[in-house]
Amino acid sequence: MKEEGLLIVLSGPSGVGKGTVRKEIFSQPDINFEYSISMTTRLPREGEVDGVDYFFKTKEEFEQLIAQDKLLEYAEYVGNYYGTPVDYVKQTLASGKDVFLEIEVQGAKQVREKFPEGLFIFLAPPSLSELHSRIVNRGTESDELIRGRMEKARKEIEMMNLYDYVVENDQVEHACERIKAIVVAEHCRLNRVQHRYHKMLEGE
Ligand SMILES: Nc1ncnc2c1ncn2[C@@H]1O[C@H](COP(=O)(O)OP(=O)(O)OP(=O)(O)O)[C@@H](O)[C@H]1O
Ligand SMILES: Nc1nc2c(ncn2[C@@H]2O[C@H](COP(=O)(O)O)[C@@H](O)[C@H]2O)c(=O)[nH]1
Repeated sequence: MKEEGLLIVLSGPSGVGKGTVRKEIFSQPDINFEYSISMTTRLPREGEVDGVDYFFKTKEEFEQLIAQDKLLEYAEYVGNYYGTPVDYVKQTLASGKDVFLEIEVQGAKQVREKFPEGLFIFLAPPSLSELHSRIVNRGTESDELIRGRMEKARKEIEMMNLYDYVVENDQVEHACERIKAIVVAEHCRLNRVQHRYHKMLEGE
């Protein structure tokens, strides 16, 4: 029997460094999980490429995807829709590969309901003032959007206890190493459980 891949969900407030940490993880040669590219109605930022950073959609296209049940989860986040393509995730997991989602907190909550066996990691900032500096210094949002994202961040941080692990993003390299170690440990745990069940079934 082919084992399903592991669904890894990295979430946390805007500006904490999810994208930076994810890109660093995927730039490493020993990584063998697949990144699920999200759909969004947000306009591309400078340098962002359709089909690489996101699949950029109109509001009408996105609402059609919702109506057709094509999204594993979706959320309206500070004025735009974001969502995860369900077929890609299910097919990739079924092929035995791990899938990595980098999504905001409402979406992670929906995934938890559908995939309780997934691995949920909350990326936390060293402090709220550091989080604010990171969003401001990124220079991609207006003052109004930054205020909206910071307000959301306070509520999102309160939800960190719903996750399996909290990883502080003090330094990108340290956060990446911690996340990789958590994934390895989770695989070891799953292998032990699966091994026990296989033995049990063989004995039947
Ligand atoms: N450990 C870190 N130390 C200092 N700066 C960091 C760190 N991690 C990320 N940053 C910087 O913080 C800013 C926000 O990072 P990033 O865009 O990756 O956050 P994000 O959580 O993906 O945000 P969003 O949810 O809005 O997409 C970037 O300018 C990035 O370079
Ligand atoms: N619920 C989902 N959230 C997602 C998805 N893809 C990205 N995101 C999160 O949205 C915010 C804003 O992203 P930005 O690119 O505009 O800065 C951020 O927290 C992303 O992690 C998704 O498919 N579903």
